[in-house]
Amino acid sequence: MKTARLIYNPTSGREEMRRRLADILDRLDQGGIEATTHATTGEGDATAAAADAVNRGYDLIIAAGGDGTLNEVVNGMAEKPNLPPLGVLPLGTTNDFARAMGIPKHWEESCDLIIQQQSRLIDLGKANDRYFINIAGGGTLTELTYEVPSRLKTMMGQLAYYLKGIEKMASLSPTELVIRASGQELIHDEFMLFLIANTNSVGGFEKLAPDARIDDGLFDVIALKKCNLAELIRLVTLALRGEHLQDKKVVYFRTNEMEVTSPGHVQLNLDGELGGTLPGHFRILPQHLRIFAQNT
Ligand SMILES: Nc1ncnc2c1ncn2[C@@H]1O[C@H](COP(=O)(O)OP(=O)(O)OP(=O)(O)O)[C@@H](O)[C@H]1O
Repeated sequence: MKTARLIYNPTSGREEMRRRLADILDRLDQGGIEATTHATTGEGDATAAAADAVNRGYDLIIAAGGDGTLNEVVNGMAEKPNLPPLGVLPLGTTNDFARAMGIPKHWEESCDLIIQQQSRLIDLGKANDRYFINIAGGGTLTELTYEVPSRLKTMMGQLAYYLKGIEKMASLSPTELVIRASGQELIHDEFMLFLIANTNSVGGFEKLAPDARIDDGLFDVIALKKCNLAELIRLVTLALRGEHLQDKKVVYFRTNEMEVTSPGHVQLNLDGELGGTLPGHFRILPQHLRIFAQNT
């Protein structure tokens, strides 16, 4: 029998975990994994629980919830030596990371992926002193992800984000940014947002960073220059098709390290949660964490 620590957010998504917990433990048990559980109680708790689980020497850790819970678990693990592999049960409202990794949303299938023990090493991103697994970003457009209250997400799912997005469009304003990579000033301009992607699935858009690879040691950086509402709608339409990278309003490059500064106050978004403010130093940790997922 292998031992696992299952860290889950009881409020994630539509609270599926509350209903499924016994079935999940049973299925893992039948697959040779004896799991003890930790239900998170609020912000930061999953980070502490994950750090504790590594210290206690579990064979594997399982994060069940949305991208926020996964981000917290990764933050608890990242700096430890001898990391156990991480399984993901994507039970949140948005599960961008799971989608990018081909981890099924259905709990039985995602449990089976962990039971099968097929895993791959993935890059992690570091933003100042915090880690991200999927995406870092900033600018007014990215702010809607953490303005959606948890209860609204539980009730309405993904629709809550779209409603907030529409409300937000009216008040979009650009942000002055200086972006440096490899010590050189790359660009100084006004931007609607910047995204530093580790995977190709961001904010529900599956083609936002179409060429991003989770294990190539590189970020795919996408920044959208100042534009009006009509241009924004045109770009969103292009982004849905994955045809936005060549547009003159879009800056796109790859790097393993970069710095973003601004004369203004700019909040950072890490995997959809608040992650401090600019200035930001971003660095990739190549193939740092082993995840249960099929090799693609
Ligand atoms: N018991 C709890 N009550 C309220 N909030 C919690 C609790 N446990 C954890 N949280 C917080 O909920 C945040 C969001 O959770 P999570 O990402 O798992 O799912 P979600 O709300 O469905 O949304 P999303 O998948 O869009 O991020 C976490 O970052 C965490 O800080």
